[in-house]
Amino acid sequence: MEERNELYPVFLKVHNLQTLIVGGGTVALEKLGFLLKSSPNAKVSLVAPSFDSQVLEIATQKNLKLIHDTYDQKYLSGAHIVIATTDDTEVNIQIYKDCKEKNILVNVADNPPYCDFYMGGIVTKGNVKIGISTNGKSPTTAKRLRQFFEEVIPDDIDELVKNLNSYRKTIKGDFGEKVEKLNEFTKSLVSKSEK
Ligand SMILES: C[C@@]1(CC(=O)O)c2cc3[nH]c(cc4nc(cc5[nH]c(cc(n2)[C@H]1CCC(=O)O)[C@@](C)(CC(=O)O)[C@@H]5CCC(=O)O)C(CC(=O)O)=C4CCC(=O)O)c(CCC(=O)O)c3CC(=O)O
Ligand SMILES: NC(=O)C1=CN([C@@H]2O[C@H](COP(=O)(O)OP(=O)(O)OC[C@H]3O[C@@H](n4cnc5c(N)ncnc54)[C@H](O)[C@@H]3O)[C@@H](O)[C@H]2O)C=CC1
Repeated sequence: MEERNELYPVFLKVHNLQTLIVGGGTVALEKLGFLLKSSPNAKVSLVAPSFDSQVLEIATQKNLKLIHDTYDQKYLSGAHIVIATTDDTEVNIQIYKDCKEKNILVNVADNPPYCDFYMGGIVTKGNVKIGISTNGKSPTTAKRLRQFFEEVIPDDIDELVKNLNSYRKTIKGDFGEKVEKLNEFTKSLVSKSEK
């Protein structure tokens, strides 16, 4: 049977959730960078005995909470999402187990079997956001697809979204009629004349 990605994408309001990153090195910097690029108001705290200077810079700029200590289970308190990035495999696995016990969603960076979710490639154009996953099979492909969609999705896509949002408010009739009108109005977006 052909393989198929069965992950379910959700768009988390990370500005309302608490994210904890364990570790403060290169991988922490990368994950923190992608998170804040997509979600500049994400609430993030970090725990590590030492932090990369660029992590410190971002943390200061964004007023993130930094805990200068080695990982301890007590630091999971209040976290909804945890990203483990230490260079100690045993510690990362312990974090995974502790999170499982507490029903906290956990991602051990770059270690697919120890991830409840993957970080994906992300394209943002105004209100439009596209998440990309290769099912953990090829992060490089996710990155290239991200670059591809950044090129091909027009920058003014947000105008369409805003216009349709306004138009949507002016349409009269029941739900079915609204859906029909919105579909009629947007059908030229898809080249083949389906629906
Ligand atoms: C499973 C996953 C788990 C997770 O971390 O969430 C994971 C796993 C691994 N990454 C590895 C390496 C690299 N990761 C990247 C880049 C990205 N990786 C991301 C996500 C994910 N990476 C999740 C799957 C996403 C999916 O489903 O497709 C992106 C999309 C988002 C993000 O990081 O937030 C971000 C691009 C963002 C962008 O640019 O848009 C590059 C490319 C580069 O840097 O140029 C390399 C080096 C090249 C290479 O190795 O491919 C390795 C090997 C480590 C080793 O060698 O030991 C593993 C482990 C393994 O595959 O087993
Ligand atoms: N750097 C890379 O591009 C890649 C790294 N990896 C792997 O990812 C892991 C992390 O890599 P890097 O971020 O580059 O390492 P790093 O050495 O830059 O950072 C490790 C961080 O973990 C912290 N740390 C260590 N023990 C800890 C503990 N008990 N509690 C809390 N924090 C602790 C350190 O203080 C440091 O901030 C390594 O296992 C590495 O092999 C995998 C793929 C690529």
